[in-house]
Amino acid sequence: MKHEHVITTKGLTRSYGPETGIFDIDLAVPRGRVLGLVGPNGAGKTTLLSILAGMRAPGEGTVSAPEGRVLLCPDVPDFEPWLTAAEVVALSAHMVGEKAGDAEIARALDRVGLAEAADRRNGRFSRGMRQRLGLAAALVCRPEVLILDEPASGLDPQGRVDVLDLITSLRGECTIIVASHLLGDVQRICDDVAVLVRGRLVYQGPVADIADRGRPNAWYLRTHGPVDRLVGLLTAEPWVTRASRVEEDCVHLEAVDADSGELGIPRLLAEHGMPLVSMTGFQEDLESAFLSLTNRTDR
Ligand SMILES: Nc1ncnc2c1ncn2[C@@H]1O[C@H](COP(=O)(O)OP(=O)(O)OP(=O)(O)O)[C@@H](O)[C@H]1O
Repeated sequence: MKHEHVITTKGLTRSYGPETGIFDIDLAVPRGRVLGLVGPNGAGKTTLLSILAGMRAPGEGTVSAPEGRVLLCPDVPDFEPWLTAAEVVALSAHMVGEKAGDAEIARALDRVGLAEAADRRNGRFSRGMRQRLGLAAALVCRPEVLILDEPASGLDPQGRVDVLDLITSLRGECTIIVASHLLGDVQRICDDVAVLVRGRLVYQGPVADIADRGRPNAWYLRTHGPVDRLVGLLTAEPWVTRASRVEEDCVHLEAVDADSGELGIPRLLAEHGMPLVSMTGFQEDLESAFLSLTNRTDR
């Protein structure tokens, strides 16, 4: 499916040293979707995001982004401690020239679950509350693109789930870019993913596609049937590259690709009346796909 792009960069480079910074980034951010930006520490995520938000100047290359409509929310926003939650949100709207009355402010705080804390000073808020207050302060500005840098960092599991659910609820309202090194989170809430490794963009596309690259083409099969016979049958198949018995009731098998194995294994077993007890593959998640991309670049 073709998407309209709200932000594009061409040859974007900001170098702090020979291998430090970001280099030759051609990024296209689809409008109205949630893009995850992932990469190891020091990969250049913050550098890239702050350039997209207009907070840091690009070195070389071009950035096309809606002027004044891209907002960056840091991982733990820092507000003057004596301001109440409602005052933080009002000030935020004021700073970008948005008119926000009491009703808008209350709505923004309600969205992030802070309605009850509207009149409390934020200095005593927990980390999770401050992160949610940062989101309310961003939402009231009605950004076209909302950039969240590690929005769930340092939160306990329930806090993380709450923030991720909140981000999911914003889908369709604005375009969202989420920087994270927690791939499970990205897999859960993002439509697309961009992977940065040592300042270079090594992948961008739908999350489903990157996970697909990590689909296994090797499995452990467990069956109730005679294992040696199964190894013989598998070895005779043109799509099987290797099959061997590894335990009493277990076969290790490699196929030319994921599809061949996923379709071929159940079919072969069914043809020969052998029950399939389990089929466990490798590389079943985004983490594995990401690691394989990272390793490929290292090589
Ligand atoms: N102003 C600067 N001057 C010099 N080097 C910098 C500057 N800003 C960032 N760097 C370096 O550029 C590289 C990329 O940093 P950046 O903070 O963008 O990475 P990151 O992917 O956000 O990392 P992390 O996940 O650890 O936050 C790092 O090696 C960092 O030390």
